Amino acid sequence: MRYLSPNSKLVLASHNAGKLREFSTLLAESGITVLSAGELDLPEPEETEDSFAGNAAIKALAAAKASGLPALADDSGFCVSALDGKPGVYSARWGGPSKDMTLAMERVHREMGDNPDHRAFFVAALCLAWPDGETQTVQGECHGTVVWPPRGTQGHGYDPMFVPEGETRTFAEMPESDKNAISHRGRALELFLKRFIEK
Ligand SMILES: O=c1nc[nH]c2c1ncn2[C@H]1C[C@H](O)[C@@H](COP(=O)(O)OP(=O)(O)OP(=O)(O)O)O1
Ligand SMILES: [Mg+2]
Repeated sequence: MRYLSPNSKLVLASHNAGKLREFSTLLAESGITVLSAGELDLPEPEETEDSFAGNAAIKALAAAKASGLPALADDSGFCVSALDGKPGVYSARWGGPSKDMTLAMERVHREMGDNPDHRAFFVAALCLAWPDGETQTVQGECHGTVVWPPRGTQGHGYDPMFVPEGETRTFAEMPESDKNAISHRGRALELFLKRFIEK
């Protein structure tokens, strides 16, 4: 286990604007200087693994090796019980080549049909990779239910069709701070800060 110093630079190996927004809020108080893969012009590697942790490692390692800095990647997805966990690691790909999330949500809705099981959860695997190839991973989940039609304009991805447990609002109807307090990404990042940052 290697620790990240709180005054070090960290590359966020993601090209997803919604994720990057949430990370910058969640890391704001840590003292860590965050650079994004986009601003460093890092390429987007192909996500060829069949697990969230595997794909997070591909993205984090590619960014760490290309930049010479520690890199943090997030591989996440939406797992619907009635669809045996799909779209899962294919969540982004269900939006087609243009990552159209309206299309992706419609496909989830269509494939669920009239199945009365509306349970679903989000998963985020966060991998911290070092330029020498070492990796360490944490994972967070957030469970809840699928709703249709989609509601709300905040957030990103599948947020408008997901109500977390104990809530009546979808993720897209909440201010970002409320989502971050209970989300898969918020939970994973809490573990990340607790376990991987030098005290
Ligand atoms: O909090 C979330 N709220 C709603 N939807 C979410 C969330 N978190 C992940 N998701 C969805 C978006 C995307 O369709 C897929 C992640 O795919 P994933 O490959 O990890 O990310 P991505 O391709 O959008 O960006 P990148 O790989 O550059 O980080 O799951
Ligand atoms: Mg991706």
